[in-house]
Amino acid sequence: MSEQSPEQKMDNLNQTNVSDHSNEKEFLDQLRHSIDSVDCEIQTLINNRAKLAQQVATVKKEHIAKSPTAEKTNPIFYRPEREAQVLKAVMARNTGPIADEKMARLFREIMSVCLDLEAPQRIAFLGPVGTFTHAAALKHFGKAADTVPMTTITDVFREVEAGTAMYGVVPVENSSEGVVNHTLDGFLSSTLKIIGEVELPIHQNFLVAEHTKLDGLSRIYSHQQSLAQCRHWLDVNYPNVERVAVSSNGEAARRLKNEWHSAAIAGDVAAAEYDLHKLYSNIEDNPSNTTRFLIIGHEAIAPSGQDKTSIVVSAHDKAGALIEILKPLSYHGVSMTSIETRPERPNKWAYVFFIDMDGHVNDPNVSAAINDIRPLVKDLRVLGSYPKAVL
Ligand SMILES: C=C(O[C@@H]1C=C(C(=O)O)C=C[C@H]1O)C(=O)O
Repeated sequence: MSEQSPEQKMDNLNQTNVSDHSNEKEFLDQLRHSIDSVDCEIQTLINNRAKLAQQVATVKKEHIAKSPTAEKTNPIFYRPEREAQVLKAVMARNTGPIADEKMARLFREIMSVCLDLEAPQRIAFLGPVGTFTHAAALKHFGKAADTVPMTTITDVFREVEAGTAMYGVVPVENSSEGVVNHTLDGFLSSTLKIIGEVELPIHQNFLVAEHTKLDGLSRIYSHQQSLAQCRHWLDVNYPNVERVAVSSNGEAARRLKNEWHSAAIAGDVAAAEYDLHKLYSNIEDNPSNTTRFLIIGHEAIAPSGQDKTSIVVSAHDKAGALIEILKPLSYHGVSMTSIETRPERPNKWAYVFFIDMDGHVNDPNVSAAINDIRPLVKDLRVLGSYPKAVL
């Protein structure tokens, strides 16, 4: 008899009904045997994929070696536009029963280990460990990346500028709290580019440690913003327990180690990092609360097919300046997705605008709009074109 294909084997099993088997254990054994053989195939295929990624790495290294000496730099292994395309293709061809996004997350991790084989990636993020920025870094780069906590947003910029970290992850806006000024200001004193974005739904957990005495709770730690996001839930469930604001959710989780009478509010990464128990999940008052993070780096990113471009412009101090800046976008049919204003320091009463638009700077309409804005402003810098968040 000829060897059956994996699809035929699956069909046979799916057609078998539990009730056909007088012996349930026998059927379970058979299913587990089939799972084992599928696992073998998956493992071989993942290793085949990893070998291909290693070959890609060799080509990248050879390309640099062949280029004229003046252009010799370290090869760039991480390709965000390609990763975005891979993840979108996974979701587009997915037929289930695994949900599109869950399948893409599995591939996210496979790509993360493939990239790590090509070259380990050191990623600086606004720490400490267990914060939502840490979760964003892992969501974007996968768990094989070497994520390194930094104390401030400025430190993340510095670490990437110095080349100690290849990329950085910083929060830029929260759907209920607004923009993170430190991050926008970071771009005014840095030449780093935006090379990607991550969106993270903010889900808060009520965390306790194994040694916590639940009937003796006297303190709930969290970052001030997280306490605010769970205010209603806390008023209903723990109206008489003191709420203590600390520097981050990660720090809140860390404190439970030595205290039996305290609980913390933090996300999943903090729970896992400090081995805490989620007594209640999703306790945030607004379940659609989302934070957006930016990935910063040195390189310009090629188009992925679904991109965003961010620019910063320094406007002339005159009436109607902003209207003039926005006209070329509408003229060239470029859709603006956000605009933020920041003071242009050290000049008093002068402002810069951070503008995000749909499209890549290589798209003719985007580049035409930017070229038309240039003569209207004191200064214009393209912060980067990068793939829109996929997951
Ligand atoms: C394999 C490559 O290198 C990296 C790994 C990728 C992958 O595992 O699919 C994709 C893009 C790069 O971040 C590549 O450039 O294609």
